[in-house]
Amino acid sequence: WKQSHDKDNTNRIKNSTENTSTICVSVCVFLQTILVGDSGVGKTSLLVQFDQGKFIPGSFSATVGIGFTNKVVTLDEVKVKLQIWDTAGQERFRSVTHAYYRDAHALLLLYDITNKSSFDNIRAWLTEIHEYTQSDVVIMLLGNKADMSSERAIRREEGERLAREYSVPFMETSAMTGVNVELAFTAVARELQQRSVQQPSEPRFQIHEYIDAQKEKSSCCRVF
Ligand SMILES: Nc1nc2c(ncn2[C@@H]2O[C@H](COP(=O)(O)OP(=O)(O)OP(=O)(O)O)[C@@H](O)[C@H]2O)c(=O)[nH]1
Repeated sequence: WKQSHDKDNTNRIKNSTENTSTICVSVCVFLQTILVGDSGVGKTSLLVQFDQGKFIPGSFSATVGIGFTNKVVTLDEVKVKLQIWDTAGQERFRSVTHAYYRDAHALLLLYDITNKSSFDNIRAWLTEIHEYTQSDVVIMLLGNKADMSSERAIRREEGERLAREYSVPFMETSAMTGVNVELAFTAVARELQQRSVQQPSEPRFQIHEYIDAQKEKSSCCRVF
């Protein structure tokens, strides 16, 4: 959907996903996740890293409209099918992407740690998200391009503070090195999967604690 997508394509994709959502059989949870944030923050790269485990360096070509990737993850022997929508960050596609917010179960909101304006725009993104999504949508804030520490414009503490203010989980990721990419997706998948099976009497899944525990587990090998 980079460059070659147009509005008709978007509609075709939307129709085809209505079919794919029925493919999930046996033990399976179907979740829709959307990637949003300014153009160039790394949404497509993050998705490619999660889906294919690779980073394609080179010139930047902006997403046109919207596209999706399906990925099945297994959490505690439960198959969770994630349908991940990659949206265009450019303003001119906003009305197309808004149409997809309503059906989203989770939303990953990205900024680029080397780009201050992408961070400054997060508040506006959150206002928009709250306007168009369902009230129980899971939101996670991601500071991407964490590998580019020499060009860092936003300290990690600033990202953490903003996330606390909006009560959303936060982590820094790198679509280039892959750090925290899988964790970001699996944490939201786990939160949603737990919600779907949890009895009201059971304690709620704590996504912040889950993320901290996972980071702790791998702290021996990670830089951030
Ligand atoms: N060093 C580094 N570069 C990255 C990272 N993520 C993305 N990039 C680069 O940043 C540029 C933009 O990445 P994209 O993934 O296309 O950004 P996008 O958010 O999908 O942009 P739009 O499609 O316009 O919304 C590309 O040149 C990527 O190679 C990262 O984690 N580290």
